[in-house]
Amino acid sequence: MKCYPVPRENLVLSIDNLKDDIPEEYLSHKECYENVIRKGSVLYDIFSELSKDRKHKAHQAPSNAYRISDGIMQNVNPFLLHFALFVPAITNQATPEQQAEFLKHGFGIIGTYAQTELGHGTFLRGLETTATLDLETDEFVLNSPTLTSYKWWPGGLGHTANHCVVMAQLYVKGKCHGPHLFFVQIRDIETHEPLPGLKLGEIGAKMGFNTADNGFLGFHNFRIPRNNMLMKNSQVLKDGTYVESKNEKLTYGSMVFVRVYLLSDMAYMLARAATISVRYSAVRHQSHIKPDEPEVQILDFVIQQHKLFISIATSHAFKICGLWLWQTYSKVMEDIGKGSMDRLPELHALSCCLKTTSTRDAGWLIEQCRLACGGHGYLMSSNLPSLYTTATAAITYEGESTVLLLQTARYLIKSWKRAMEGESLPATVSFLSEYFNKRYNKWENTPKGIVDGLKLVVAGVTKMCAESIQKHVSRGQQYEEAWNSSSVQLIKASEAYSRALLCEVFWFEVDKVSSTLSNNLAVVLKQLAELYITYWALEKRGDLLVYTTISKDDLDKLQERYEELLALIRPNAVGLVDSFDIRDEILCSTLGAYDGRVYERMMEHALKSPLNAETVNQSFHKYMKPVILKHKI
Ligand SMILES: CCCCCCCCCC/C=C\CCCC(=O)SCCNC(=O)CCNC(=O)[C@H](O)C(C)(C)COP(=O)(O)OP(=O)(O)OC[C@H]1O[C@@H](n2cnc3c(N)ncnc32)[C@H](O)[C@@H]1OP(=O)(O)O
Ligand SMILES: Cc1cc2nc3c(=O)[nH]c(=O)nc-3n(C[C@H](O)[C@H](O)[C@H](O)COP(=O)(O)OP(=O)(O)OC[C@H]3O[C@@H](n4cnc5c(N)ncnc54)[C@H](O)[C@@H]3O)c2cc1C
Repeated sequence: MKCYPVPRENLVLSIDNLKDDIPEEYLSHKECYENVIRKGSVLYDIFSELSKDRKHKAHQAPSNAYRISDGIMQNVNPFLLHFALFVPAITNQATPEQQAEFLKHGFGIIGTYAQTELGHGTFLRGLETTATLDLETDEFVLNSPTLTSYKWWPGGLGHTANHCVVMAQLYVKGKCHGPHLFFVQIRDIETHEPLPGLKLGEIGAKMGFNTADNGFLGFHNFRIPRNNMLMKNSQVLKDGTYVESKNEKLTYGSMVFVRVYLLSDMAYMLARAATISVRYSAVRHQSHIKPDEPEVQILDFVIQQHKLFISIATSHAFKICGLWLWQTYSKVMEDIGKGSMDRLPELHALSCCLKTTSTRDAGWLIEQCRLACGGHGYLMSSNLPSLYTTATAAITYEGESTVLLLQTARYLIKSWKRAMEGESLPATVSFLSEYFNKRYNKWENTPKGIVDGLKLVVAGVTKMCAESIQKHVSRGQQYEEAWNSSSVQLIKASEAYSRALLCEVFWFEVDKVSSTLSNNLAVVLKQLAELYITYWALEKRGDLLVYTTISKDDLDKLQERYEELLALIRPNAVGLVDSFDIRDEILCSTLGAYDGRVYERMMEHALKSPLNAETVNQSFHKYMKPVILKHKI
């Protein structure tokens, strides 16, 4: 058995079998998949060794091993769901005995997480796949009663995975107990053929993520042992007794894990886009600033700095907030292990809004980085289009953004009501009590003043939502209808909450560690944090004018400070993206390579196009020539 020491980038990147002779964009849909399986199998082997070394635990802080594959695959790794959801679901939701049983083959099995169906992705209580207990045979019988009940979207499900964790409605003695998770083998380990009673396949080409092998799965009287229900939180005993969970939402726990992870993931996606676009903007000379001087680096245009420096700052914001959220997640998981669920609603609310904001921001900021590179940003060889389609998928998967923001809004409204009743609130929402009791300060043009102002916006909008719901109820609507009628404002409250959290955590975490850093590093990090906070104060000036005592003069001074910060960061911009330390082989970009040989790399890449293998393509003689000659005057 090959034995890999803990992979270093050099080791992994030196493996010939991981290099592409032909750029992926020139392969067919099928060749693309086969190519990533080739590379993914090498990495799977390495990561399997790595995971054994690290005694893989469910709650593993974001690791860099995953980043290496991110670069080498260039597209999505079809084995990703095995590590991202399949193994964490088992270690998070199965008993220790079940974990030993289900994972006894170690990395000899490849899994995915099959929850979404053709007809339902968001509303999990509406999932149609059924798991019905057969008392006589001590088995569950899985069925897909309708076309819309087919599992649809799970990554790796089409042709890669041989096992999955399936979410299905649990039926015992005719009673439905809601969605539960089940460990299911779907393919023969040796032959990889689908097991009898299953219909399996891939769902077809997508906007991106085209190597993720997202698939469909239908069950027809498919039997699994009763013990294959993940029974850490709820159980079905041999006699059919159902033992319910202390909190039915623990079944949704695997999604919280990935939502928390995604903040760090988006930090990394943005770091790549910022590296590419800032380095390119330092190489690209275009137009003049002073008419009598040579063409300038486009990075000297202040508007170019405005487009790009927010991405550098945001990547750091997501990295720092991602670690803060990870610590919160780990603490809550520890509490749950000790039987306390108190902070689960707070963790759910935080993970929902921060996952949404980080994925949405990564999307539009990567697009802004692409547009800032002009036409060359539109080339696949820049890698910006792929970064965009990969990042924006996350706005939808792992919880569609609107739906998750409404979950956070639910928590804000509940917290507001508790504040009105004089209850003490968790630190992450205690500002609601301050606001309710009119304990807040006049506007200050400082980072702390801005953070306090953004919190006032959250409190003001939340109060407005609560009053809107109350108004609709008093006019005769049911609460749920009144909620729906107020949902535009509820989304605004969650968005504002998420922004205030990001600004607060970023600023205070940087402030907290700055004394431990070299003066230069502390200065630059604080400039990035202040740039981030000031950028969003200016973006949200309307809300600040409504809910705080900020003046027009304050806003003018903030605009001036923002432009000062752009000028201060400009000399360090290239150094800042270099400090993301993303190697060319992982950056995969003709525009962002460390040596700055943009034009030579663009030409080298263009010549790899199969169309350039000959000077005249056969279609000329086959199709064009007859038409041209026919119409030649
Ligand atoms: C090596 C590691 C690598 C890691 C790599 C990271 C990157 C990975 C990339 C992977 C790529 C793709 C993977 C994509 C995978 C998927 O997409 S899996 C499918 C994702 N699907 C969803 O997220 C579904 C979203 N829908 C839901 O979660 C629920 O339907 C919803 C919460 C919207 C509603 O659930 P209901 O049961 O209807 O609940 P409500 O009636 O609304 O009540 C809400 C109350 O329940 C509490 N709640 C809800 N969810 C949770 C939760 N997850 N945890 C805890 N509590 C929860 C909520 O607080 C409310 O409580 P209250 O009643 O107010 O007290
Ligand atoms: C690239 C990719 C990979 C994926 N991988 C997996 C995977 O590995 N495993 C898996 O199980 N799933 C996976 N999914 C599926 C994903 O989790 C779902 O697409 C997602 O949960 C959204 O559900 P949906 O597609 O049914 O959209 P819907 O929920 O139907 O949303 C459609 C629209 O309806 C709105 N809407 C829905 N409910 C409400 C509401 N209550 N209030 C207001 N508006 C509402 C939404 O905001 C949205 O605008 C993946 C999806 C993608 C794109």
